[in-house]
Amino acid sequence: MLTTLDNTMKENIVHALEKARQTNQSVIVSTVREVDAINPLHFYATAEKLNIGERFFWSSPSEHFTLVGVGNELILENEDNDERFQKIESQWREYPKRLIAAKHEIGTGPLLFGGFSFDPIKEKDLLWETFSEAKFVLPTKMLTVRQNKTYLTINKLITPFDDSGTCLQHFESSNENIEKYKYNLDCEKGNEFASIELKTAEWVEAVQQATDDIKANQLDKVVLAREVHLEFSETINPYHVIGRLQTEQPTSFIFCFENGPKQFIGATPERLVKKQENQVLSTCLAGSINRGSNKQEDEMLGNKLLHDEKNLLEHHIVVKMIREALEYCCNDLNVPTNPILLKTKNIQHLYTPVRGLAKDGYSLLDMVAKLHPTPALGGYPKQKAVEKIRELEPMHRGWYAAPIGWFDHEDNGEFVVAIRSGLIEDNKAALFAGCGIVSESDPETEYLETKMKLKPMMSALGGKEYEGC
Ligand SMILES: C=C(O[C@H]1C=CC=C(C(=O)O)[C@@H]1O)C(=O)O
Ligand SMILES: [Mg+2]
Repeated sequence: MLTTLDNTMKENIVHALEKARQTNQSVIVSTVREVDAINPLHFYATAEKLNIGERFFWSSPSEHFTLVGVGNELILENEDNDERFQKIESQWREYPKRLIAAKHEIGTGPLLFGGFSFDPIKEKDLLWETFSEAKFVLPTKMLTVRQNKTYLTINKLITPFDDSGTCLQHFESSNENIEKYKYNLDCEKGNEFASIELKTAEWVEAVQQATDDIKANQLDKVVLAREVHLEFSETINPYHVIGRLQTEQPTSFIFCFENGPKQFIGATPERLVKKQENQVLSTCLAGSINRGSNKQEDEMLGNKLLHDEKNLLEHHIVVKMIREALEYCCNDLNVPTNPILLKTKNIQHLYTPVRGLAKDGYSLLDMVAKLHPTPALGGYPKQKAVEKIRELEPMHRGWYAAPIGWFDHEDNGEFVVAIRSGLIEDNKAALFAGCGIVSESDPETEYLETKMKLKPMMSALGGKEYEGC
């Protein structure tokens, strides 16, 4: 039975077990192998049948990087208000880690994937009841596609009480034939939705109130979101949703986090912060306009956005805050003076990339804690804006607009903000979209902006674009 693991691997695993026993401390062991190419979504879909636990999906647009995790080898979670970021990190650091691989490719080996809620103070509602304020998982199996190479990581938390036979057996599957994960994925068929629930009037009123409060100098900016509840005639297939997002939103980060029977799915264009060794990249994304129906109209709209005072204000508030937050943890900060355009299928945004070098002692999660929520999701000043959202918003955000992403044992990783997203269960979906409100905001225009922001998920759910939401 235990013949396919090579000797070095076996020795390493047995060694880790001895160490766990000697120190009375569990050790995380990861084996990584390059495997034949496979569509990561096939791996995600087929893994459901393995019955080894929940899954996650992540793909980032810039470097053709995809992660698919299956099973919860370790779950780190907490319900803390102030220390939730630091607690996840310190718990992760407690575990000694042993990587068994020819070479460490970033995005392989021991890493955590997960996310945070937007506002841990706001009492949970029914929809988000099962989502912790912070939850991260070390997957049992993980597929990584990076620069056209495919890797399979197998993780195990080896405790002092494990026996070597079981441990070795666990890693046997690293030799499995990846072909078995092929899946018949037909993303063409769309779902028809049967009913829809909106709280439009309440939201428009909240926007009006917010602009009045901003004019009265209570704060500079606040982001207000609304939710749309959809009920479909059939169970929603999350693989189809992810598949369509991949096709339709190639410039966005696609994520899916499975939590019991619910899947939190989205295609966000907004990176919060990425760290690779000491290089840090954050992006300011705020200010929006629709796409044109032809190239000429599209360029005209893009130009309009680049010169629109209200949108530039929305954007500059974000740049200012991100600069302040990162100055604290980075050296050599580079912040371009003017934004450029970032275009997704349905929207054009103002975009400013911010680069820097992490100061010693500052981790990726320190930066996430410092940045969240940026004024693209919260407002300015931060604390005042979060309180205003609590007071005015007719919904509970849960994990919407909050950081979601991954980080590894060497503090490389990336977090995005979970916008253009929805929570799916059986035949139901709750979708979320928000807008940056400043003194010049007009409630009706902001409402139309949320409609535009709902389109990517609407289209991925239905296979076609819907009006009316
Ligand atoms: C809060 C959302 O978008 C933010 C990100 C980009 C542009 C935004 C805006 O122009 O209002 C929002 O700040 C959302 O999509 O739900
Ligand atoms: Mg806006």
